[in-house]
Amino acid sequence: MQREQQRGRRTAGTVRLSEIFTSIEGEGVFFGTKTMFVRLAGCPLKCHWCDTPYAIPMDSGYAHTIDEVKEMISCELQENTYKVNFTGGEPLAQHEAVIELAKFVRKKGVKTYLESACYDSARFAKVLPYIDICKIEFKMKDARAVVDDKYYNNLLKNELECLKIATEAGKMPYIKVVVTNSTDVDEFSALVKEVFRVASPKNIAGFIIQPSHKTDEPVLERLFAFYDAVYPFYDQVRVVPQLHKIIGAR
Ligand SMILES: Nc1nc2[nH]cc(C(=O)O)c2c(=O)[nH]1
Ligand code: SF4
Ligand SMILES: [Mg+2]
Repeated sequence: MQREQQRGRRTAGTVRLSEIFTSIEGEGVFFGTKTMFVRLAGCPLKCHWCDTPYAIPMDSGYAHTIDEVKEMISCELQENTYKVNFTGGEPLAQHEAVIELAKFVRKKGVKTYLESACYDSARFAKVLPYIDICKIEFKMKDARAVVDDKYYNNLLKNELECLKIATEAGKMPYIKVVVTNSTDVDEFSALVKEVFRVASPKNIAGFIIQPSHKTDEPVLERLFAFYDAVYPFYDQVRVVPQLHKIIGAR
């Protein structure tokens, strides 16, 4: 099929893919591991600091059949790959495709990982049984992921529900929050209280504070303020920048 014809199509049994590549995991508690990234195209959110804006439009990337993507994964798979990271865009926007592809990856003996903004807890619950390692991301208001407070409250509700679902399933998720110099410390502290109301520290694998990169970067004093808000609840909190940006990897 011609590339131009594939653009804009999103039909059952197909997946819109932005890119597949292997790199060093640059985020979260598994940073430094050789990882294959399967970037699905399309995201319903619009974080102003998004580092993959090309994957936000729902009609970005190209449509492929699931079998084509399985073949691409097989070709891309390098030895000693620690995990396959389903990212985006937003992988839950195509959750059925992620389930099929995650099953396939597991059959190859490689771990599956979900890099989601957790905007839809019902979809998250459907995908989770096929995911070995998961991260629960919380967006602060200054990310401007959604248009107004009504949508923000709904997003937060879904994120907290995903955290509950993942911990109750014994998945030992870790938490990640991207902060900028404009992130409100009181809002962050209130979020931390909510997080530890839902999850016990013994049921999470980490709490990552990720400083924004090249956009309104937080100064050290601000990072201390975020760190200090988490530490009394969870002393395994870490401030971890994006490693791939530092080493110049994809
Ligand atoms: N190296 C590398 N690590 C990553 N971790 C999460 C990524 C993402 O775009 O979701 C990403 C990415 O794009 N590259
Ligand atoms: S949720 Fe992720 S992919 Fe979507 S806009 Fe935000 S950073 Fe970009
Ligand atoms: Mg990303």
